Amino acid sequence: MDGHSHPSRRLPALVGDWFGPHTSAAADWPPHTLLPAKGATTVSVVLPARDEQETVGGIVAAIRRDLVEDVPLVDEIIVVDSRSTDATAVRATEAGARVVSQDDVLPGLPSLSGKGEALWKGLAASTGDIVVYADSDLRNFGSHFISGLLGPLLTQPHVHFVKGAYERPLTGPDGVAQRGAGGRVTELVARPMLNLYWPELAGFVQPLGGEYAARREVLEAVPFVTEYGVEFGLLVDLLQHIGLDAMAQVDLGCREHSHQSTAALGRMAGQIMLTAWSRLERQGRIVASEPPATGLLQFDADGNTTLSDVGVAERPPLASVLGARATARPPAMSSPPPVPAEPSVTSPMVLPLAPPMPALPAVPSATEEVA
Ligand SMILES: O=c1ccn([C@@H]2O[C@H](COP(=O)(O)OP(=O)(O)O[C@H]3O[C@H](CO)[C@@H](O)[C@H](O)[C@H]3O)[C@@H](O)[C@H]2O)c(=O)[nH]1
Ligand SMILES: O=C(O)[C@H](O)COP(=O)(O)O
Repeated sequence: MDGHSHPSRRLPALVGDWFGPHTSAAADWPPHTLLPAKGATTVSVVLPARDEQETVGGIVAAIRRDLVEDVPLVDEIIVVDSRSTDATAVRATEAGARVVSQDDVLPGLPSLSGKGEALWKGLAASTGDIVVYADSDLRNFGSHFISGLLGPLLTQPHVHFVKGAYERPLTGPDGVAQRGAGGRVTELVARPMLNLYWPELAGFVQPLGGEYAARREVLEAVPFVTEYGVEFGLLVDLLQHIGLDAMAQVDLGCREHSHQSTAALGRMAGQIMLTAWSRLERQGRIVASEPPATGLLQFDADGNTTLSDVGVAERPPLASVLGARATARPPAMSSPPPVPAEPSVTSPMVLPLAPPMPALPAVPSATEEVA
């Protein structure tokens, strides 16, 4: 990503004031310089993975080599196997990750699906004071993706959440990369919605990016939307929970990943729109007589139609589920979130977005022929 330090004149004042002091680059945080700041702080890397056998092993191996063996910044690497049907779990294990199956974590809970669920289960399965998330489909992964995100968290106590920023090419079937053309849902849905309704967040270069890190207490204090609503929901909820000054971003360079089809991105866009709608309603900014419909009817080039459910569900703050565990852990922040005295194993684990939406664990690829 070029020019990240000079856009303030083009940004609204509130974003301009935030952008410069809260935006750095991975090169500013060489791993060995972070070791003294790490001290006794423990770091977990959590990689959600659904059918990522081509890439997950290489990503785990790079983290192990650079950030466990060479410079010990990372204490555990967890791959959350999100119902893969390929050799994802084998490749990740061979490369040195601890692999947990999404459905085996907190097995007493009703099963939900999608990326948000994998991240929430990864949070529950991990132990680090800081949790770093990264996608498992990155094609140009380097360990600077992880160490860069750790920089502000390890060195700046007021920072509680760090998001990756990058340039995103769109690589066609011919292998030709079109610079800056990637991130289609980001540009067509997420960025306009954030600018319209949460303009404080407009300075995040890649609001939907899957690479971000936060202090455990912060992640355990907010809900996780399932499916692909999770990143949008986290940004909006964290803005409310910790404030913009506690949020930062780090330029990680260029990010290449596997592209989904336009139809799949349409379903992702629907999930993100429903997530935004739920937050607007929850914040009292819209009042609706009925919730939005969650069906998405799509047409292919031959006129075939598919009807998908793009409804999203939500996990409650993990701290409210694992109160005993949260209180047992030494706090890394001055004011940990309040937790109930007893594990709330009988409380509702699937919170419908408000106002009530069907808590449907929709799988984007599961489509129903209607014609
Ligand atoms: O049910 C799922 C779906 C995806 N993933 C994993 O999540 C990561 C990202 O999923 P992907 O399908 O590659 O998402 P993108 O098309 O790249 O979507 C972008 O936008 C999404 C919505 O904000 C984010 O969740 C992604 O991180 C971001 O890269 C990958 O490691 C997947 O294997 C799961 O673990 N479970
Ligand atoms: O983040 C996004 O906007 C989606 O993942 C789509 O990304 P792509 O256009 O690079 O495939």
